[in-house]
Amino acid sequence: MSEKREKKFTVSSFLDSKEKGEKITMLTAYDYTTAKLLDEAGVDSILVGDSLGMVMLGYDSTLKVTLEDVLHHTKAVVRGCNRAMVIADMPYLTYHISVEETVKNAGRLIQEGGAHAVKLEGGEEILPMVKGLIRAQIPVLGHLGLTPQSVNMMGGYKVQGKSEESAKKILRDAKLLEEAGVFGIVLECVPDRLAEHISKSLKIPTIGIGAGAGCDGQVLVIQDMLGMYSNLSPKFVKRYKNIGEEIKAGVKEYIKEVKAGSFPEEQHTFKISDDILEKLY
Ligand SMILES: Nc1nc(=O)c2c([nH]1)NC[C@@H]1CN(c3ccc(C(=O)N[C@@H](CCC(=O)O)C(=O)O)cc3)CN21
Ligand SMILES: CC(C)C(=O)C(=O)O
Ligand SMILES: [Mg+2]
Repeated sequence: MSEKREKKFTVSSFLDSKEKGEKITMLTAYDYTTAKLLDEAGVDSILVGDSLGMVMLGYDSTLKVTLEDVLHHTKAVVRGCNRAMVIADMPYLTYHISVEETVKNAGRLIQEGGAHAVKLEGGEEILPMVKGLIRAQIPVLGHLGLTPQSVNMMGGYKVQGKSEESAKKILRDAKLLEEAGVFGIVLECVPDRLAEHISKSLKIPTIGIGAGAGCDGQVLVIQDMLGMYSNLSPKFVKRYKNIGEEIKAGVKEYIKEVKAGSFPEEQHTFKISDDILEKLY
């Protein structure tokens, strides 16, 4: 019951946290069970990232992820959350065509999915969409630096903002997004001192992933930090646990016991009375 009364983390908590100098914690989750664990552990916000295409669906990029995919996983995550704020990633091509389509698509993530906010990759190019969403009362989280939906344009998952030109563009985009009214910006794979400078130049918080300790918060993909997904091993991932090995060890033990006939034991079985059994013979 006491958990029910805990103050929810909202859009205004993002700004309050930055003002108080309290770091914001964010992790991805794609299902009810995981979301409930993260919420109970006290994470501030949960991102239903389009990285679900890679870790949940086995694609080799995020480009194949659809609005229906994110909607499906968002519904599950929202059911598992009590305090955490749920942010849904807008998939590739759901906010690139027109403001009208963008608002309709984001509106479904909010109205049908129950997300509290959406995240879009990009700066100046997508400003009209960002402004359209905010006009429609949909809170927006920005995402700059390494934007995985641009993998084909970037020529791979590479650190962004190392040159003067690209560092200036990221800073300018961050300021444009802030002016447009986003409540925060994810900075992915940018040099730490650039991310720190951007964070100090903004009133809204930055959430870093591979962007150093100068950001106002941090985000990681849950399967990466728990050691469950090994197709990628970006430098920014810290493995807090090795759940992948734990799962394999548990499954191997189960296989061994079933093969040996040592599972199930008495305590795992149900009984029938002798007289009823007699009637079957
Ligand atoms: N499981 C998972 N975790 C993620 O963090 C993630 C996804 N999936 N899918 C979408 C994108 C892809 N991401 C990636 C993938 C690889 C690198 C990577 O290997 N980067 C190099 C940088 C090389 C350089 O430019 O110096 C690295 O060494 O970390 C970074 C981000 C982040 N996102
Ligand atoms: C890594 C985060 C920022 C993301 O966009 C995702 O998980 O899709
Ligand atoms: Mg994403």
